[in-house]
Amino acid sequence: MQRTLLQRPGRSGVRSSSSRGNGVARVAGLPRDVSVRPSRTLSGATAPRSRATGLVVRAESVMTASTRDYSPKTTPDNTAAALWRSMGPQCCVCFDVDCTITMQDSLDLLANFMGVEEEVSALTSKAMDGSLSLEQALEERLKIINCNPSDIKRFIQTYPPASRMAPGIVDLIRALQARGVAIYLISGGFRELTLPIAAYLGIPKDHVFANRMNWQWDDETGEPTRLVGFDMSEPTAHNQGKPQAIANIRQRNPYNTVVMIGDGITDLEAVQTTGGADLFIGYGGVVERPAVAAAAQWYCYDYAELIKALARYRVAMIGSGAWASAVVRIIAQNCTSKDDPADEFVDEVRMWVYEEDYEGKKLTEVINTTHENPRYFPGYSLGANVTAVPSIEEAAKDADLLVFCAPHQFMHGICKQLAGKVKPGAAAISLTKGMRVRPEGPQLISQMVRRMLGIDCAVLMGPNIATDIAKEQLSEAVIGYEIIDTARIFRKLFRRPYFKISLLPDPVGAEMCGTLKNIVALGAGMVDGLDLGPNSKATVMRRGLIEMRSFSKALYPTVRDETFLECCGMGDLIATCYGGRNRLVAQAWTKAAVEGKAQSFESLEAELLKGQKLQGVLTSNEVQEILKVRKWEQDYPLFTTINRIINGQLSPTYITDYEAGASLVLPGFESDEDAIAPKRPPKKAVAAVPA
Ligand SMILES: NC(=O)c1ccc[n+]([C@@H]2O[C@H](COP(=O)([O-])OP(=O)(O)OC[C@H]3O[C@@H](n4cnc5c(N)ncnc54)[C@H](O)[C@@H]3O)[C@@H](O)[C@H]2O)c1
Ligand SMILES: O=P(O)(O)OC[C@H](O)CO
Repeated sequence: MQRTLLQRPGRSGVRSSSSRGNGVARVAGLPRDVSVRPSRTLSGATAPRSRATGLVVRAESVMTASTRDYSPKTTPDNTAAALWRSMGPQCCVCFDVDCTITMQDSLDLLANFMGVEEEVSALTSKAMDGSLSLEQALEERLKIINCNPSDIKRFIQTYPPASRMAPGIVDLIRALQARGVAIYLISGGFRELTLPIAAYLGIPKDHVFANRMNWQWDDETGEPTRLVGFDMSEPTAHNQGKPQAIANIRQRNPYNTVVMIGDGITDLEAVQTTGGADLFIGYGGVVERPAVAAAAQWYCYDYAELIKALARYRVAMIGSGAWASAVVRIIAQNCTSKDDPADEFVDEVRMWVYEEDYEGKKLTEVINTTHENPRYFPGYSLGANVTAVPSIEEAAKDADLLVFCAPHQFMHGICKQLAGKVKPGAAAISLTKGMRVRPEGPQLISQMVRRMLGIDCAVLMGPNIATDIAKEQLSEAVIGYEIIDTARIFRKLFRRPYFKISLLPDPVGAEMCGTLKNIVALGAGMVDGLDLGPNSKATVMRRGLIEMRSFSKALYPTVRDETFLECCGMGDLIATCYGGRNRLVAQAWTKAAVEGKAQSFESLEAELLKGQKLQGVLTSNEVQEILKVRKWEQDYPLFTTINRIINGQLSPTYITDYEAGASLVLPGFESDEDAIAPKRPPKKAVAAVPA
């Protein structure tokens, strides 16, 4: 459908600095106290000039606190505030394009550029206050403007979007987009003028609703030459166009919440129509229209107010060991305003610290005074915005994002303490590597958190030796997720230029990798303890990876093969088998054993790790329980041999002959001494694990 401009009126010629009245509430970019405040009457007032551009700003009704006969709702009611606070994925905000730019209407500015702003602005006002139909106003205004494509090009060059953004709009849109909110522009004007603004604001073309100019095309050159009308099929070409545009948006996208931000009556209609917006926020930063300001559910003059009212995530770290401290340092950096420009996170990060004495003082006090954790992570500042808290309930209270990073043997106790005490709707992530074995079957830590706390729980797994990350060495990790929105927000919390985070829709596979590699690392430590070289270690690692995959898939058939080639699989296996604590302690344990000076893992853990905890020995015993119950021991000869070695049933030398180690009939080994220098009993058949 097309509307033709029947007549081409002559241009009015001279640009004028006067207006036919109406008055202006506020010129964006000017401080409020220097807003131009002509008389409230709609006639006879002098239109002000914008200081920034020197252009005439179209006059509207003029409101000052003393002349208003209504009170704009500058503080939203609870419902509106809660709705806005919770904006996130599955929500969208539709801006009237006039509220994104300092000059109220691009068409008016174009008219000014063409020297016909007086006539055009009068028609715009009539359209905005509802006294002229939108179609008529558009048609009339286009007739008067009478531009051609090169006029539009020159206009955009003269007034690039960057030069006329409403104050704070870029920050607001960035803050919303950072929270996953979709942004739309709805304009009663034209795409030709709106698209450059959308591009500047990072809004995709298909999120722009505006009218289209129709052009006469030159048969010779194929170029558009002159404006002949506009496309009437766009919803915005008609009255009630904005609610219609919102209905279209809703039809195409299952948004839970749609918010309209505008300054005109036609914007207000968006919330007054069934199927329209859920909330209308009036914006008076450029123009204040009494009817709009009086009816808006929330009226604001400054986009900073809207940014401030968006929810910010409060983060709590549950754990305070080496990895917990390295990670809280990253989180603390990402929560400060320098690295959190969209202000998504509360600056303060609370860290639950299992309280103990450190050099005669409470560890929490030492951390809060020095901002370091000298017990588990000496030499690195955690960040002044980290608060160490000895009460776990206090640390987790009000947290929106809970990061669990405690040795796995403590996680059940931790969850018990927190059950029923975390904020409903909070999300969690587990960095703990390990599993729990119960009579009814194994339970991953993320499953425990989900079940006991009733919140979503992703996992972060990878080759992440705490001290290397503290030194900001290139590292990577995956976030295994069930709900992608949870993963996305946690990615923002963890990623640093040197710490690359990818998302993996296989949380169980990732967590199984992180858990089982600790067993293989013990085998790698044994290889080192026997002074064997990389060939032997590679053999143990390769076999380890096969058993990790096979065991994970046997327990959880949905686990993906590819996960074992990710950084949480092969990557973590390599890092741990070369640089981890499990490897280190197993190496020392093996050396002591072969030298006939056997030491327990507990004593070596205390001596070498100084309070840090080994996960591999416990995990090996937990996994072995499952292998025994399910009669899978012979299917996992490396896991079984490692477990027999650490329990003193076999000499560490069996690590190089793990098939034999698994097939041995154990009753021949009655003491640790026998185990260290075993007589080799006959082999039993070993069931092969498919490679
Ligand atoms: N350290 C690393 O390089 C690293 C890297 C990646 C993953 N991880 C995993 O992160 C998890 C946590 O390891 P970490 O390195 O942060 O800890 P850690 O081994 O360095 O420190 C042990 C922690 O346990 C706490 N603790 C001691 N007794 C406790 C009790 N009874 N209840 C609760 N807590 C107690 C201590 O206060 C200390 O914070 C483990 O599952 C580990 O496998 C560690
Ligand atoms: O030091 P480890 O052996 O506990 O391993 C640390 C990390 O899990 C390596 O990614």
